[in-house]
Amino acid sequence: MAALNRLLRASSSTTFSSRTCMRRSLSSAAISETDSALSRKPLPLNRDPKNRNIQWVFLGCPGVGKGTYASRLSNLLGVPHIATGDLVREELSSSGPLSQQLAEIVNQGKLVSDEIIIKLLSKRLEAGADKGESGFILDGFPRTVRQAEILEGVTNIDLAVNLKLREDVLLEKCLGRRICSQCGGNFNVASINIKGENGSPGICMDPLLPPPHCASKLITRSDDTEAVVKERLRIYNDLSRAVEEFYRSRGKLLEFDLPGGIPESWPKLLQALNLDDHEDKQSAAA
Ligand SMILES: Nc1ncnc2c1ncn2[C@@H]1O[C@H](COP(=O)(O)OP(=O)(O)O)[C@@H](O)[C@H]1O
Repeated sequence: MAALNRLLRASSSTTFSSRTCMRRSLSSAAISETDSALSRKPLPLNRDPKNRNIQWVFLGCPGVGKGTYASRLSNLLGVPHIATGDLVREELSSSGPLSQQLAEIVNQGKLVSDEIIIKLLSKRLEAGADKGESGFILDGFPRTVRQAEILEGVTNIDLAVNLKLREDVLLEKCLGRRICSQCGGNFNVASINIKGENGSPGICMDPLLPPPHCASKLITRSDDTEAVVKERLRIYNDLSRAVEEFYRSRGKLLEFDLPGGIPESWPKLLQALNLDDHEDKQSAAA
C-alpha cells in the first residue's frame, strides 16, 4: 500500500506536466518494486475472503449503488472501502485551500482534475498504510481512462465490478438520496416500481428509510439536483464509459445488472463474485 501510494504520488506530480515524464517516473525499477510488493494474481474466489488482499474497483453510473455494495463487500472481505466522492466531500467541508475550487466543479456535475483526485487518493492511502491497511475496494475511481492507466501502471487491479441500472431509475435514485447530517448514514426515499413491458423486465426497489432518530436530520447532497444529476450521467457516458472497456479488454470486468433493491441484488452479487457460500455474508449487512 505504501509503495502504491508513493507511485501514485510520483505519477500524479509528473503526469500532468507531460506523459513522457509519467512513463519515466514509472520506471522499470519502480514497476518491479510494485510487482513484488503489490501485484497480485487474480485470486480464486472461493478461498476465505478475509485472507484475501483484494484490489477491486467499482464502476457504474451515479446513483447505481456503488457505495452501498462496495461498503457491504468491504465489511465482508475486511478491506477498506475508499470512495473518491467521499474524499472530495471531506475536502469540501474542510474549508481547506481546494474547497472553493472543488465546490464549483462538483456543483456543476463536472469531474475534478486527475491531479487533484490522485492527490486526495494518495493522502487517503497514506493514512491507511499508517494504520496497517492492505487491499482496497475503490468506488468512483478510476473515472477516466487516464486515471485507469495511472492505476494500472502502479498496481494490479484484480477485478472491476460494473454495476448497471436503467437510466430513468438512476435519476430517481439520485434524487431520493438522503444523508443523516449527524451520523452520516445513507438512505434513499425513492420508491421504484416500474412494470415490465415489451419483453423488458420491470424493476422494484423499496425505499431505504432512516431510523426515527435520523429522520429529522436528513440532508440532500448539493449535486443531487435533477440538472446536475443529468450532467453527471452525461459525463459518465462521455468520459467514464471508456473505463469499462479498459477493464473489459483486459479480461477484468464483471458486468452486473442489478435485479432490484438490496434484498434481491445482494445475494445475486455474492453469487456472481463466488462469495455466496461464505458464512460471514449474513453479518456483512449494512
Ligand atoms: N475519480 C474521480 N475523478 C474526478 N472527479 C471525481 C472522482 N471521484 C469523485 N469525483 C468528484 O466527486 C463528485 C461526487 O462523486 P461520487 O460521490 O462518486 O458521485 P456519483 O454519485 O456521481 O457516483 C463527482 O461528481 C466528481 O465531481
